[in-house]
Amino acid sequence: MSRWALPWRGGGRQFVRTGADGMLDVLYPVLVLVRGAGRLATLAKTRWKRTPKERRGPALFLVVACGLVLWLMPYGPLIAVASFVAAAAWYGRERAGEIVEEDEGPGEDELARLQALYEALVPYFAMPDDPHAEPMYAHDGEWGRAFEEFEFSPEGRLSALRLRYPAHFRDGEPEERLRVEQLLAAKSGRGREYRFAWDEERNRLEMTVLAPLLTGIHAQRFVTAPGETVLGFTDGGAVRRTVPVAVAGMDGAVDVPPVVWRTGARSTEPHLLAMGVPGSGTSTLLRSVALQALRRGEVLVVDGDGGGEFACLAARRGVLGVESSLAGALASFEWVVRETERRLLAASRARQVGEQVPEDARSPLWVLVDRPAVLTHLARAEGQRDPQELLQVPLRHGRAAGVSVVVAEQFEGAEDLGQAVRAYTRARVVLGPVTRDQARAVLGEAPQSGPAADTPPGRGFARLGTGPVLRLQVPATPDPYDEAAGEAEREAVRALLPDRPGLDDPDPEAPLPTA
Ligand SMILES: Nc1ncnc2c1ncn2[C@@H]1O[C@H](COP(=O)(O)OP(=O)(O)OP(=O)(O)O)[C@@H](O)[C@H]1O
Repeated sequence: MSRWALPWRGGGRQFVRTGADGMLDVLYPVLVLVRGAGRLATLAKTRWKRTPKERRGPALFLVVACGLVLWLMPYGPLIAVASFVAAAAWYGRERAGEIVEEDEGPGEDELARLQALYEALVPYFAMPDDPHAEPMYAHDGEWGRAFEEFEFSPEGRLSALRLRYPAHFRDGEPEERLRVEQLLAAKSGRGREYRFAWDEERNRLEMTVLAPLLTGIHAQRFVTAPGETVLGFTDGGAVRRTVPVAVAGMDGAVDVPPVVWRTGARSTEPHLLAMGVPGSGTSTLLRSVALQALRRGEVLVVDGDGGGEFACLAARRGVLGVESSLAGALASFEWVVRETERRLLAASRARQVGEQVPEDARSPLWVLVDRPAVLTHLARAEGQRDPQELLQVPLRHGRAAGVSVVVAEQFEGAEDLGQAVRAYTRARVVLGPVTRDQARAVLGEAPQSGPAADTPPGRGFARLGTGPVLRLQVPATPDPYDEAAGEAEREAVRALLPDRPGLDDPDPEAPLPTA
């Protein structure tokens, strides 16, 4: 029996399955339409929920008016039905899961978050004795009156928001803006970086959560043209270019958007000033610039801090000196002044006789100065000449002579920065957890994003001339003698260091390497 029963039962199941499949095939268009109609209904419900109460009346009136016009039009009802079927078919199609998720609307928890955020904004945007019957921001108001668009991350945190604000809000005043931005950032979740875009013409504020910048990029040979230096890496849409780089923990080269600083005769910002808080990575930035500069030019380092962070560069090919004493800094800068003048003279003579400027008068010369304020302070105490005075010549005339000056200083030494340094360093970098005011003081414009929490070393902003303020992550370029730094990063720096003539020369007795 059982031997017969099984084939019969199997055959029956097969028959039922085939029948059901056939039915499903026939009913498939209907199912799609039903599913689509359901999704359209959800969409309409969500839109309705999001529409502020005061706009619901006009919206309803518009819908009814359109319906009436369609009804009165020749073939109007037919067109309406056809459009509805087409829309239902489109929304009900397969793979529309994402659309459904997107349109499902906010859940209870998300609605509560939006309402809490709205209420927190009321003291900032509400006007006492507002004459409107239903003010945009009021203690008994709903978030739908002010929030136009929003997005939540899969973890349920707000990741984008566009809100309206009343015309009386003083959006032209940075302090007022900052208060609102700080509140939004705090309420939307700390530990993330936000970008705020104020549309003063339309009274709209857009907040977006920024993806963290890559921190795993270490020193390496970046793909750049002569005269280009990679200061670090920024957000995708902020610059038009990408460069392939090796990133720790990722296979193969990754294309990332760089902040490229151009120096040379045609550069409008031939000198750079980097400011930061202690430990923010300004010395690391100088080391990164030095390693790139040594590919095509010569470098002179003056380390006012005297911490020995540039010792790895001493006696390397292309390094003219690494000075950390006041006497050494003065002697070096005096040489730089003479060298700048020599180059200018050589270039001018060559041009007068219609010849090309000789190579030794235009090859890039980099003067990297870490913490000049310390040297200035020392010079004042010892009654000596301020070394920063000597920097005036390369800063003023360096562009035509192929001399670039890079200065790194901490905020506490800002007051001691010379006038020429302030005036001629048009490429600016600010690193570390700085306030918007500090960033604006350095960059000339406050960054659109902020306030950053848990700023990693080497993170900050860059601005080249009058260009936009860009977020910046400097590549990890540790001192190879710093045992606290990662071995891989130190090794990457070691690999880029030029040889030490006389010290690293191959042993003449050693056998020649085979091909
Ligand atoms: N871009 C970066 N990526 C990874 N680590 C960094 C980066 N920049 C700096 N660091 C690390 O942070 C620490 C401080 O860096 P650095 O010495 O450059 O800071 P600083 O601003 O010059 O401060 P200070 O003058 O007080 O030393 C070092 O351990 C360094 O390796």
